[in-house]
Amino acid sequence: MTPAARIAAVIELLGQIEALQRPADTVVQEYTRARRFMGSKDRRAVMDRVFAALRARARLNWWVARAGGESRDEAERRAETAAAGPRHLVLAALVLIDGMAPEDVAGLCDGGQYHPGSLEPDERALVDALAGQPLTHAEQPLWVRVEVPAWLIPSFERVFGDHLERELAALNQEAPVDLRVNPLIEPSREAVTAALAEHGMDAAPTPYAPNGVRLAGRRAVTNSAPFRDGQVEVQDEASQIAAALVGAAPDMAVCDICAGAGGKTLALAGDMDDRGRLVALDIDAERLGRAGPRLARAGAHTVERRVLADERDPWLDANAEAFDRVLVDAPCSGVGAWRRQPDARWKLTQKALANHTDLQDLILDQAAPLVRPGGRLVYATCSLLPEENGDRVAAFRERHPGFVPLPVEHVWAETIGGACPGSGPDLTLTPARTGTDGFYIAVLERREAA
Ligand SMILES: C[S@@+](CC[C@H](N)C(=O)[O-])C[C@H]1O[C@@H](n2cnc3c(N)ncnc32)[C@H](O)[C@@H]1O
Repeated sequence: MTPAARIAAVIELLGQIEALQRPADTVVQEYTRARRFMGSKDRRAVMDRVFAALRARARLNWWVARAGGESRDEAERRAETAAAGPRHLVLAALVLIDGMAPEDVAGLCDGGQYHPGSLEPDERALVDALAGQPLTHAEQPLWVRVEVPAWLIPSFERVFGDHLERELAALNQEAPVDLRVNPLIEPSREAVTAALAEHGMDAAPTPYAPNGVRLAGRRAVTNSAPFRDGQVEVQDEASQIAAALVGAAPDMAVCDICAGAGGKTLALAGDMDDRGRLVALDIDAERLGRAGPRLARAGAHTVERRVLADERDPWLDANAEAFDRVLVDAPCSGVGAWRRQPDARWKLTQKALANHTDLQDLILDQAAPLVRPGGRLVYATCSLLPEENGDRVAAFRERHPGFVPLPVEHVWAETIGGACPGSGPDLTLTPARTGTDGFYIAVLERREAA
């Protein structure tokens, strides 16, 4: 593909992502798969440009509105509604992100076959007006500069305080690929690192998670022998830490109540050496079904999988106080994963957040009776919003005073060992603090029978 044809593809894709309201990576994958003429370099170049524009969406929109002569307030309103349209967005990105001169942008947009159409007079005026401007500008309101919806700023201020800009900048960077070495197949992280190197993948141990390795660059791990043989799973270090803090051990009874496709169940099975009782629950049969082949590949043969009918499923009563550990990896807004899905930030609504918090309360109430006295309930989300994290734990404790949060540094010392990147009743992992996805974990001990 010529550089201009790649730009035309980026414009088409940004239009589809906006119109389809589906995750950007899925839209890009389907688009490139349907166009066999796109080589791997074309795919990578187009993907990089699409994601760069999505990461700068509010600022690009603000500039397009400003260059069109709109007032500061109008520019601010436009920045949130993405009124610019994909072509304007890409023209602005070529100037503000790539630093291209207006003549070069006009040269790319020459109306040739498969190229973007020639610049209209208003488009030429836009690129002329933006030339030499910085992407981030002091007159942009905070939420535009940090690329999050304005209504979320108070929540982020609560959790990040003075570090808000630094934290949100890190949450808008590209994420690395982390793998979890599966001790059920190959207990040595070094041996797996060597096997990955044989397949052209450079990996180094993750700073915190005991079984984690981080790849240098992005690679299609799932096509490699170490993945096919079950030696590794793709899992961000934050998720690995959350699973490790459960403290699952051989011969315990452990329940993963929101098991989904089994990401954390696999880690728990590894910590339990596939011995004891490990139950993976979910209300979504299709998702839990996807855990089956993954568990088989990982050599985790003893996991019981069970689809819950609803929060009153009789299985829950029948298993009251049956578990040493219950993990609630709750459904949430996914704010902590915004590095990987930059478009998701503009799709979250206040109503969706309220639905998440209601469901989180419900699942915690469903999970609490399963914990035996002296056992632990571990609450985790891949969110950074206090409404889904500390607020949920505080509300839970009012309803269930028999559950007491354990100091996270003690739990860390007991499970992972080494220096804990936090202290107190809960742990918040962030891209800026720990170089991981955003994650929240609280470990509560049940002191008495309900
Ligand atoms: C964050 S995802 C779990 C991810 C999974 N633990 C992993 O590590 O891959 C949350 C899951 O909770 C499930 N869920 C939603 N409501 C539930 C409920 N009432 N009881 C159990 N699971 C529920 C969803 O279907 C979803 O799979």
